Amino acid sequence: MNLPTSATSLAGWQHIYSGKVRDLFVPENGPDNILLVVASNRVSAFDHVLDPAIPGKGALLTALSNWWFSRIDMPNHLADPESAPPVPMEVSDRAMLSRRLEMYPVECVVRGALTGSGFLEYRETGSVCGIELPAGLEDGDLLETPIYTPAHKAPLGEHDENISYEQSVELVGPEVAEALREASLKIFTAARDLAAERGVILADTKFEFGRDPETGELVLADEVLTSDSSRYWDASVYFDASLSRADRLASFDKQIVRNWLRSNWDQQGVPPQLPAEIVSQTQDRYRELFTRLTGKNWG
Ligand SMILES: CCOC(=O)Cn1cc(-c2ncnc(N)c2C#N)cn1
Repeated sequence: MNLPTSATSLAGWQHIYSGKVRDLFVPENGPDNILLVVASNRVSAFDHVLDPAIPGKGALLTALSNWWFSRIDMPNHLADPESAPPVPMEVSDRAMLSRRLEMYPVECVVRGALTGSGFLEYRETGSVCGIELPAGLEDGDLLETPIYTPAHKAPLGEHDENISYEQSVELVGPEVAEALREASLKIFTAARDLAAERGVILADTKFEFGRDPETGELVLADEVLTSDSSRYWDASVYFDASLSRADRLASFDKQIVRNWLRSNWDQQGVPPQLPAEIVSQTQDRYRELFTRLTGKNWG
């Protein structure tokens, strides 16, 4: 996977970490309980960061995260702007000013449908993360009830490792493990129902939580319910029996890119540049997802 080579330098902030599509910064001169999460416009597919970036993607997904944070009834990591140095103008629309937490090393994945790594594990074992599922399920099938399928965060560029609930207990202890599972299932179920009212299927998502060192409380962190941390499907497409399974399970935002790559790249080496038309269509899909979920026009 080709990693981003140039981390953004921001006046007054020190870059400390680059993910595939986001970068972390801390204030150069304190306070040390603040973290700036900056979403880039980079898009990744097939484990590659693609070129060019999608203009506006970072801002749109940051706005979507903030919209969900405002609807989720639990403490979150968003910080009061008064408590931190100013956020540089060049990233302000795609930056999330956060309280620095002691992050739990558990990727809290909830699945309302069986696909991706969950389906692969099910096909091998009949279960996911130790949760037995009915026989005969196909890729993309909706599950009777959502399942909590935690993962252990892998180093950048590698896939996270699905673990059992009991393994999550070993990582964080019984009380926190139960609190993570309960919070994840509760938030997912409410978000899935809200999305369904808008004709969008929330197939699965990944939450990250931390402990606030000042209050000890459990805090929802990272990005929430964006199309980078979740699979969203268009319900009208998903239930269209005339379509192939692959088309029915098309991700709301990245399917145009994935389809183009499938037709224009042998998945060897570095992917080709995306044509301007594919970039433009992808921008439209991000805007459509934002509008479908929030009821607001983007921009
Ligand atoms: C590159 C984007 O970040 C991640 O991949 C996940 N991550 C989150 C943290 C974090 N650490 C302390 N406090 C926080 N509020 C957060 C948050 N969010 C570290 N990595």
